[in-house]
Amino acid sequence: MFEERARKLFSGPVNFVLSAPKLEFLPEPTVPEIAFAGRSNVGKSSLLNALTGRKAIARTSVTPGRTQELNYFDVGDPVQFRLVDMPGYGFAKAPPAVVKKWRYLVNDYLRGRVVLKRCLLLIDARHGPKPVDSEIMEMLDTAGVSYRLVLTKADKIKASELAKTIAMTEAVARKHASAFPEIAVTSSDKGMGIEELRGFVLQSAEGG
Ligand SMILES: Nc1nc2c(ncn2[C@@H]2O[C@H](COP(=O)(O)OP(=O)(O)OP(=O)(O)O)[C@@H](O)[C@H]2O)c(=O)[nH]1
Ligand SMILES: [Mg+2]
Repeated sequence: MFEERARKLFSGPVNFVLSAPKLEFLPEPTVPEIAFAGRSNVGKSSLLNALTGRKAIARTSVTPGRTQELNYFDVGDPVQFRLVDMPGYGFAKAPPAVVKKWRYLVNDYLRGRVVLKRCLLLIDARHGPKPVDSEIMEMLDTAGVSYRLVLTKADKIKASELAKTIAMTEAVARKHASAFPEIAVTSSDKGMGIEELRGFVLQSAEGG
């Protein structure tokens, strides 16, 4: 039920709203928000593009750490919900000042945003959850924001390796209070898992 409505919504109007480097620039909290978090280069912006069926609504890049703001996208006309592309974390060359800025921005956003319904936490299927992912999982648990782990770039590994990473990632999810036990597996390049995730995003926006 959600998948079909989601497909229609995502293929309709999707508009970039703004880039917020600070919380005071966030749009009025008028509609539900679904945020995309994860390490730099994990494929957040690419997943946003795949979900909306557009090539470049969110800027992607081969350089990790390109997205340093909260980027807002409106879905639907009238707007049904907003997607938020969060700045990535954990890239090797990040200066301490950038890490500090990330922590403040993300922590304040997660704790204070009443319209934030759910977070998708992206994890590279080739690597599985890493220690740097624990910090944000703990931030989400503490903030009481429910989240789902999403494996990305599933096209890049063999099915046998993927099965191992799925099992490992599910084990991590079970240890976290606010994480969904069931994880999602996607490839933005091949369109894998996209349909299902669209439905999940809509369901999350509607409080399900
Ligand atoms: N093969 C493959 N490559 C992907 C996939 N998703 C993303 N990529 C590539 O991974 C790189 C990073 O993708 P982005 O979407 O920019 O990653 P990001 O998480 O938004 O990165 P930051 O904004 O720096 O945090 C790009 O070169 C993408 O083309 C996928 O599903 N399959
Ligand atoms: Mg990005």
